[in-house]
Amino acid sequence: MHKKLIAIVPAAGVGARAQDDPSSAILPKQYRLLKGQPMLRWAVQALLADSRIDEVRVAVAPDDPWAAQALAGLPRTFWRPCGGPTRADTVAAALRDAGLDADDWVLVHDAARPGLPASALARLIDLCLEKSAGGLLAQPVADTVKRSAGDDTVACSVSRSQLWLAQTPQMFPAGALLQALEAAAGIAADITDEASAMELAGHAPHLVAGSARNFKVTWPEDFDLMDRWL
Ligand SMILES: Nc1ccn([C@@H]2O[C@H](COP(=O)(O)OP(=O)(O)OP(=O)(O)O)[C@@H](O)[C@H]2O)c(=O)n1
Ligand SMILES: C[C@](O)(CO)[C@H](O)COP(=O)(O)O
Repeated sequence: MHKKLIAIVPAAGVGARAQDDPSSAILPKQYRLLKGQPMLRWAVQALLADSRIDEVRVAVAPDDPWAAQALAGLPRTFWRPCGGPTRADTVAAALRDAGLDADDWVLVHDAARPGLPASALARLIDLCLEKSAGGLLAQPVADTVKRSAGDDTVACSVSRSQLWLAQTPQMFPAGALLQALEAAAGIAADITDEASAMELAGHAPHLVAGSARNFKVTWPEDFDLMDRWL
């Protein structure tokens, strides 16, 4: 039987770190324009480039007035006002809303990563389908890593030999992912990506080579850099 492959794009954040002036109310970062179109639209288009993805479900804040226009005309794309207080809450709500079978595949991708190359996306899907196991895009740490003493001094250096920086998409079976997110919420674990929830549930997600272009637009200066990449 055909297992569906659904993409979920959590897009209910406010982008506080991306604001030049955090005290002023401005457009959430996923709706700011890059090369003339909203960042969210770029992120969804990057996913639509792979025809194996059956549909893209975008989870926005309950009172979001921007999604309809930002996503207008995109094929296989739906948006739902099911965003929650944290990214993990948003993803869990979108999963429940999607009504998937437990062994359908779900691929979660940040709205804040509009530079996802088609080749990296294909690598992740290929690996997960081939191994029938979950995984995520990630990059090996390239710099020397320091742990601070809690102030502006170094406590120690940390070996980077097995350290990776997690990106998205992250791809898992829908049932196992929802179970893992709900279990993590039950113990108030600090879950910043899907893989963290799966790890907590005892799984070992596969690391798949990501891309520098797939960086997360987080700080004010990131917009200019992403604009150049796109
Ligand atoms: N309650 C939340 C918080 C975040 N996100 C989404 O999760 C992705 C990655 O989060 P991040 O880059 O941290 O975005 P923000 O939370 O918006 O940024 P900040 O932490 O600077 O406010 C983004 O697509 C963001 O919209 C979400 O759907 N629901
Ligand atoms: C999911 C993620 O993009 C992987 O690097 C990241 O954890 C999101 O974290 P944030 O704290 O919401 O920026």
